[in-house]
Amino acid sequence: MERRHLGECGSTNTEALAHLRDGGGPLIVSADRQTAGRGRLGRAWQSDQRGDDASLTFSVALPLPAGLDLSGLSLAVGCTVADVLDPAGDRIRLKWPNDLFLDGAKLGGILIETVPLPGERRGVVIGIGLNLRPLPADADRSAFASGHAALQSLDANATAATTLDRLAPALRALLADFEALGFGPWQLAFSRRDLAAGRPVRVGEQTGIARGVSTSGELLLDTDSGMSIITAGELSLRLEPSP
Ligand SMILES: O=C(O)CCCC[C@@H]1SC[C@@H]2NC(=O)N[C@@H]21
Repeated sequence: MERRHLGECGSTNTEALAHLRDGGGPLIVSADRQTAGRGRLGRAWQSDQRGDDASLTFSVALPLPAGLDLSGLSLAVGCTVADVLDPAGDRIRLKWPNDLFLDGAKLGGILIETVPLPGERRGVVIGIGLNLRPLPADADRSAFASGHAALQSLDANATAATTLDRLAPALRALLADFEALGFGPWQLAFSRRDLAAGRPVRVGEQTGIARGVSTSGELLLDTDSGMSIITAGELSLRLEPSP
């Protein structure tokens, strides 16, 4: 897959979407710095600006068949990233639908965006942001609502380049498998790293016990009024009323 590295850009997802709109093929675009990185639900993605190797930000761009069901793709991507970075499987957990946690704090996130393409194709962009370097002890952590974990706590030698080199082939293989098989084969893998499983959680107005995900990657929430199947939303592991 073609790779492009930028010193600075607004968002690697924006670059990848523009590439697909312009008729481009599969591409991985990474950047040292993003000036307008974005996360899910319209939030900004704050990556560490202390220079190279403080964080890794990149996007995978791929034209796919328009009819392909993308349900569960962010979970399958999370499983793949976690398996590459933590093959022993005991440190990185996944919080439905798109967060990576290391030792209980947020290590990174995944943002999937799509763009209609001519013919029977749809452009799919998978954006991934990972913290590499731990924050200094006196850093202001208020911007990190889910805490801040860094990959170098797991692998002291992790750099942006080496981490991307490890992830790129695994993500390429995942996308080929996902195109052929959908999310089903990752349901078990997700359950092994599911941060919320068996815990009381809130999603929007609903509270209950998280019971894993369906074969399409929907969250199964055991509520007082029965099992609720949730396709999208923000999962909170705390039960205080939402702000
Ligand atoms: O946690 C989230 O809400 C998802 C964060 C995704 C951040 C990555 S960084 C690379 C790519 N470019 C962006 O603007 N966002 C994604």
